[in-house]
Amino acid sequence: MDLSLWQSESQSTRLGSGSVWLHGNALAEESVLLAGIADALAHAPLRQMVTPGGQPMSVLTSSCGALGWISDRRGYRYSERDPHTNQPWPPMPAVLLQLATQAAAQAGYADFVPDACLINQYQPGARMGLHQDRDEQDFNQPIVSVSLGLPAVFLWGGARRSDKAMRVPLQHGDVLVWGGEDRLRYHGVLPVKPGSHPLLGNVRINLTLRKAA
Ligand SMILES: O=C(O)CCC(=O)C(=O)O
Ligand SMILES: [Fe+2]
Repeated sequence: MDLSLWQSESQSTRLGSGSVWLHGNALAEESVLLAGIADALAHAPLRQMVTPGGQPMSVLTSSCGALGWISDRRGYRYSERDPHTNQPWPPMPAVLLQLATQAAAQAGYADFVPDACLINQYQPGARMGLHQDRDEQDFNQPIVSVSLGLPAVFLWGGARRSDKAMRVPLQHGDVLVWGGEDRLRYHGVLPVKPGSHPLLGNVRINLTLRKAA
């Protein structure tokens, strides 16, 4: 049986004991979602952050919600304010909060209430190296990740950076949820290929929802 066909016809694919790939989960709300994100970005514009080592990240980044993830020479952390505007981050769009809590519940995490949404924008060529998400206080809380726009290959690794990574071809509207035993698995994104998406043009946007505090 053709695996890609099977994947697109099924509604979800289990990636690990605590992780699920929900196919097209964000499609039903795509226009409200994109409008909400555009509104957030109008208040907290995308910017290029640098790693603590001083390397510019290839993605452009912003946040919405009570806490925003930031990176600079001082390190990675969450902040109540956007360092560019010194204002609180814009609120998380209601539709996004609802999508994330429903996706988490579908994956078996019934009580997930995110307080942070990282917005990453990938131009063609932008990528994200293998890393763990470990700036949050409670690793019992899962992560919900929404993919929009251009497709991308998500690398789903293991507990060690050197573990072989599975390649997950994420499409517009797909949602990944990972938690439990999979919460600290290494993951990343291969360089995004050039293309044109009917709603977003030549970019991929990823929304990563977390309970940071
Ligand atoms: O863009 C993605 O799919 C993953 C983003 C990510 O892992 C992160 O921002 O920590
Ligand atoms: Fe991550």
